[in-house]
Amino acid sequence: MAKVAVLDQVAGDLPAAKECLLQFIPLLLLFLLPLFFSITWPWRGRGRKRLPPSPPALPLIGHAHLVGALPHVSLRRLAERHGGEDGLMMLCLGVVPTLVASSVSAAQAVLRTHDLSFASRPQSICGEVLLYGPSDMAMAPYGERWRLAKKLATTHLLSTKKVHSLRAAREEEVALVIDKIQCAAVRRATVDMSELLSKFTNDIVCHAVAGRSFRLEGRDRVFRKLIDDGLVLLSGFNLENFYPGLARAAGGLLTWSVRRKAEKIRVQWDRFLDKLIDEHAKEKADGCGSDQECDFIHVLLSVQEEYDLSRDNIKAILANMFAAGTDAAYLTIEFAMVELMLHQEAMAKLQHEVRSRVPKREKTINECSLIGMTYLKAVVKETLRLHPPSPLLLPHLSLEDCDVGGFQVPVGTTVLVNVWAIGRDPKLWEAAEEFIPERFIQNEEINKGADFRGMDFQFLPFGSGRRMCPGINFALASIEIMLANLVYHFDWELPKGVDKIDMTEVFGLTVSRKEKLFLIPKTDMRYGAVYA
Ligand code: HEM
Repeated sequence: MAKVAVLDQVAGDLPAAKECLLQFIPLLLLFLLPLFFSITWPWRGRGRKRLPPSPPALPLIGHAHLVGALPHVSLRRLAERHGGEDGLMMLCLGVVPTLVASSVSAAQAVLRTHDLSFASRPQSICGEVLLYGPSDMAMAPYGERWRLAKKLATTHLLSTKKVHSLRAAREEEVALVIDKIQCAAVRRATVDMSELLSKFTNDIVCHAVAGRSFRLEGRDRVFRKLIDDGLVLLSGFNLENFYPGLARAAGGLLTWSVRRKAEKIRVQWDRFLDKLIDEHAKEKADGCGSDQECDFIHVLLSVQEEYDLSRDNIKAILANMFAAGTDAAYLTIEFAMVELMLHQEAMAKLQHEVRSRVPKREKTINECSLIGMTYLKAVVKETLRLHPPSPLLLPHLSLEDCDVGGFQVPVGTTVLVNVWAIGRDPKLWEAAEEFIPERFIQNEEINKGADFRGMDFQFLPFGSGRRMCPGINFALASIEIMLANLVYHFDWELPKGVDKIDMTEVFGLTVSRKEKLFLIPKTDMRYGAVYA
């Protein structure tokens, strides 16, 4: 299987090329073995300086064969068996030295104590092609360009003030979703919640970025596919990530298929983003309002000189916003609904909180009503503890040799922080595998002791430190308003004949459930009757 998957990457869709490569594999191995030892030799030499503990490795492959289809799960298992007591473990994935941090102290060492040393990102061909250099925020190496992009995002695009100014757009999109569900409820139809929620978060992002939803132009499907295809290429565990030097050798011959796919997507992105930027540049000539009233493209054009942004820089930042803004938020709402369906007492408690605080027959709950909804916030936190959308964060990269807890971590080491494992560590959390939102509530208030804003290293769904997610407020605003409306207006049932929800996961840049979530909405006449 692994051989076929790697061949697929190398040879793409050409059967003849695959056949040819199969014949050359023994020859290739003969060539690769000395290369492998020469590449990994410096790293092994440094082993004398006490690297973090590792499982036994195979030549050429290192520990890559130990990482399964769900890396966060297999890395937890490996760390339990082979990692140090302090939660540090060193792997060699292909030829790439990889530090895995699976405890509070290890996460703190990497993301706080040595934040600057680990503030970069590993580079990839797909990142280079799809993210213009990369000159974006999420995948760009640490440096001045990244610093400026992050400052721009936190002060202009994703600030609390800006997120607040997008309130009307969020409420408008929520009303559309509730309308759709209401139509299904009248027909007693089953709703594809995965599709509905992913469109919702995508429409919110499009509204924020471009001032409108592409649904209105019928372009939302094409656009969504573009994002999905790009994310598949960018998501981590593949041939190029395990053998980066080799992938670039011989003029990138071995990765030409992946590069070709990335370039095809990039052409479509270019066409799409250039059109949007051109339209906005024209509108700008007519005068757009202040920062707070404008969509992200207008804001980027207005600070273009101040931040020395090329058109490619703007496109890279926009690509980040579209991609990062859609998936994680939608997955959180979906996982929250799944957990609430599996824990009906929690669903009843949430419905009671929302329905008792909002006047009956409200068309949509607005954001002011969410203030003081402690249980709602606890449900969102508990969902993010059990199902962080990026269970290993995004990979970090060490910029220099670094001493972490008495171990030597060499420059150029990829770093994965297993926040999924930390969030389920029974030493840190009582009944760690159970969905118990109450754990975040103390004296009827949301427990400040376990916050997810990067200060509490046992709970890091958004990361911490320099590379932390800048989109927290943006994401929470969409998640909370949508979830509150879903449980206020409707009671929910599983489709007839379905008595359980499949929790099998799929790993990519984010982790999602393999199966879609289908639910049947029922209008509670006391609350949702306004539509009936
Ligand atoms: C529930 C929703 C979300 C979760 C759980 C989440 C989580 C994360 C995580 C774990 C990282 C990587 C942190 C690291 O590597 O240390 C990240 C980075 C990032 N996120 Fe989010 N995110 C969410 C929503 C958003 C939204 C809505 C946006 C923008 C609209 C966004 C934009 C970004 C960007 C630009 C980065 C890269 C930051 C950097 O490398 O400096 N995220 N996010």
